[in-house]
Amino acid sequence: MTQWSSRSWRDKAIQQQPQYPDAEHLRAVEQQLAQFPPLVFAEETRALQRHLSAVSQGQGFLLQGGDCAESFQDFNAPKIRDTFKVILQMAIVLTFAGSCPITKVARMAGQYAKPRSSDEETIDGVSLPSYRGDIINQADFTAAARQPDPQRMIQAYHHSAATLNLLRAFAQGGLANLHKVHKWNMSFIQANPMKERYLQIAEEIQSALKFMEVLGINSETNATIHETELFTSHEALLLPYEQALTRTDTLTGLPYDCSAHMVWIGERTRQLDHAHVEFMRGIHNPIGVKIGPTTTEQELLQLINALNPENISGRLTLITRMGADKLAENLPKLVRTVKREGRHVVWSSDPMHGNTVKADNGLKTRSFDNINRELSQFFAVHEAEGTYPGGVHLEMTGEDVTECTGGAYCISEKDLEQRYRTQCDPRLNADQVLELAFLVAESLKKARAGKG
Ligand SMILES: O=C[C@H](O)[C@H](O)COP(=O)(O)O
Ligand SMILES: C=C(OP(=O)(O)O)C(=O)O
Ligand SMILES: [Mn+2]
Repeated sequence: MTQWSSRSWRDKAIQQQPQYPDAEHLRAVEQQLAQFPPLVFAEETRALQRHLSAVSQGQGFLLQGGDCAESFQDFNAPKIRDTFKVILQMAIVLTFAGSCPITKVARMAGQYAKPRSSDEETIDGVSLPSYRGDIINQADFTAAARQPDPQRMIQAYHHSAATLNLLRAFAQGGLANLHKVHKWNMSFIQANPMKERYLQIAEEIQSALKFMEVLGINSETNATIHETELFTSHEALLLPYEQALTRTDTLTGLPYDCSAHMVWIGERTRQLDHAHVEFMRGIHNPIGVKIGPTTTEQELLQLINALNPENISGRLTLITRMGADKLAENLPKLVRTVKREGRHVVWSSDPMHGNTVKADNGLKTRSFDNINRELSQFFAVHEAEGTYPGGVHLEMTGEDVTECTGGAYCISEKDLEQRYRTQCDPRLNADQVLELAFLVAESLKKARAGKG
């Protein structure tokens, strides 16, 4: 294998990159970014890796979620706060059900680059380059907006820094106080056939909090009640940006991609001998890789060997995204192979990307039932194979959007147009994702029965 450097990916074939019209401008931006302070500290990413190591051994659960694509325009405190809050609410439900720590990783503060199925979009006979995320171009359907502009990397850096700053403030400054988070958004319950079950769990959590209060464990005496730990993540797609934020850690002398705590490789860019695998193999962050329905056992083992040759526990999360109709058939052989070879991984389920369909009105959507079905099958496969279902990876928002169909309020395809705001893929709204958290909690409880 050739020597790794933060720029060795440049000698490989690469997918899903923009064609910047001005190479000089690109170089100037890369140089500028390389001088900027890192967004995260390497020691934080090592803390996340320790949590993920525990998860891979069945001692925790990973909750990863956020927008499909963050947006420069839709950049404000309430939006960040609402997604933060709903992630926390889900984490409480899962902690309680699983009696285990939940590692929270947001798709926030850097989730700006999008791989696309097609390089071009055609509307009424006019073809323009596809929108590839705000770090690359703009979503508006005009030639000027779709032109990739390297300057947007600088904007993405500043937006990420400000988002991360607010997330850190929320996590440590009191918004994460368990007693406050517990003021539930329970509106989804009213219309739900499982209302009684949900209310029972909510009440149990309430009494556990009261019990702790009586013992003197409250937010003044105990930091874990007052504060939380939230990590950030995004797809490491735009490699000039990721390279520029890759720094040598002064404590260990090792390279870390300091654009986020965790980064992952998408389904479309995980070719073994291509640039993204090359870049990711050399950074020391915990990393993820998306695993689609056509992945073979051999392909998966080669990826694991390339990305985690030393079999470090917590280093690699395999995020399966196969589709509700394909997972039961395609996942078992992969799980068996990884188990047989004794490779340490976190198995996480992304039930979103294999279940995208086009509604009659042309909008991309996903049904709550298919999302839930893929998740149930994910848990069932791991139960059958004697392996551990370690996490979920969701596209979600704290906002009241209408992008995915179904859920307690039975959002129909007709309803989608009411509040369809996503920059790219359809997200679960706050009600839908909390409802899903309760369903995942039931499966997690079963999977963890007997574990300490
Ligand atoms: O978020 C993931 C991808 O960018 C997205 O699913 C691609 O969507 P497309 O098929 O509309 O290009
Ligand atoms: C692009 C994404 O997913 P995938 O690579 O699995 O299609 C994503 O997570 O937004
Ligand atoms: Mn997506």
